[in-house]
Amino acid sequence: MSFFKKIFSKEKKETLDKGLEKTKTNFFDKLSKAVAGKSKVDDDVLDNLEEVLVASDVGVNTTLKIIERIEARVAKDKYVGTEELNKILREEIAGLLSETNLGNETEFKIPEIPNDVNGNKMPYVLMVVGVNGVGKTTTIGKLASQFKKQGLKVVLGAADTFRAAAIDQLQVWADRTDVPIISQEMGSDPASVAFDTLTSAVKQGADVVIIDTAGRLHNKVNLMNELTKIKRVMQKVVADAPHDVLLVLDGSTGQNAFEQAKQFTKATEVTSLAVTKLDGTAKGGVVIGISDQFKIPVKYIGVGEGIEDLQVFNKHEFVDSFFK
Ligand SMILES: Nc1nc2c(ncn2[C@@H]2O[C@H](COP(=O)(O)OP(=O)(O)OP(=O)(O)O)[C@@H](O)[C@H]2O)c(=O)[nH]1
Repeated sequence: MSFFKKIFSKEKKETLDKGLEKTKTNFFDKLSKAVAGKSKVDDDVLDNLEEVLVASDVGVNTTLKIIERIEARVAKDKYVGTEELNKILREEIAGLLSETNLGNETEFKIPEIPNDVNGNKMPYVLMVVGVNGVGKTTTIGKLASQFKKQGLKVVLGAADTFRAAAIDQLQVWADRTDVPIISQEMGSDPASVAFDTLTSAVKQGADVVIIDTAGRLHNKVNLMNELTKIKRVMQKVVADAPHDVLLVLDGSTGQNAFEQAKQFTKATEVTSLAVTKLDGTAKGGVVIGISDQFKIPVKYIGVGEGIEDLQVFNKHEFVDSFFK
C-alpha cells in the first residue's frame, strides 16, 4: 500500500469512527444495560438485546435474524458469558452483511462505458433520486468533487425543476467543484433538462453525468411517470442510460428511510443507495438493516457536511468501526 493510500485510509477511518460515534455510544450504553447483572446469555438478555437492536434502527426483520443466529449459537455452546456477547454480535452482523457480495468497494470508481456505434465517447450516467432534504444535492456535489479529483470530466444536470431552490443549490455545488451544469428555468420539463445535459456531455466528451431529480413521493404515479420519461429520453442520447439509479436516504430518519426505500423501489428500479447524515444521529444501525433487507448495495454513506465526508460504503470497515 502506498504511503498516501495509507494516510487516506487512516483519515477515512477517523472520519468514519467520528461519524458513527453517536450510534456507537448509544448502542453500547444500551447493550451494557441489557446485560447488567447477568453472567450468561439467557432469554432475558436476548429479549433485551432485541430491544436494543430495534431501538438502534436495525429494523425488525434484520433484528430477528440476528437474534435467531445468536440463539442458535447459545444453544450450541450451552454457556455463553455476557462478556462474549459483543464478539458474537460483531461476528453475526458481519456474517449477515457478508451473505451478499455487496458493500465490498473501497474507492470511488465508475465502470468504463463503451463508445456508441459511431465511435463517440459515451459518459457514465448516474441518476439521483430521493425526497427533498435528505441530502441529495450535497451528495451530488460530493460525488462530483470525488470524480473530478480522479481527473474525470463531470457534468451536472439540474432536472429537479420543481423548485427554484433545487436548481440554485446544485448551481452552488457546480461552482464550488468547478463542474459544468446544465439547467433550465423552474417548471420546465425534467426530461428535457436530462436530454440537454446528456447531449452536452457527449459533445464535451465527458466521463460522468450526474442528474438530479425531484422526488415527490406523495404522488407515486407522477413520480414513476416522471422518472420513466427521464430515462426514456436520456436513452435517445446514451443507449443504456442511466447506468446507476442512486437513491439517497437520510439515515437520521431511521425507519422512515426504510419506508422511502420501499416506496422508491416500487416507483423505479433503484440500483444503489446512499445513506446520509449518519454523523448527527444514533440511528446508524439503519445501514445494517437496509443492506440486509433491500439487497441493493449501499454504495455511499454521508458522515458529515464537508465535501470530503462522503465515503464509499465498505461493510468490513463499517463493522470494524462500529465495534471498535
Ligand atoms: N451532518 C450531515 N449533514 C448532511 C449530510 N449530507 C447532507 N447534509 C446536510 O443536509 C442538508 C440537506 O441537504 P441537501 O443536499 O440540501 O438536501 P436535498 O435532498 O438536496 O434537499 P433539497 O435541496 O431541499 O432538495 C444540508 O444542510 C446538508 O449540508 C451528512 O452526511 N451529514
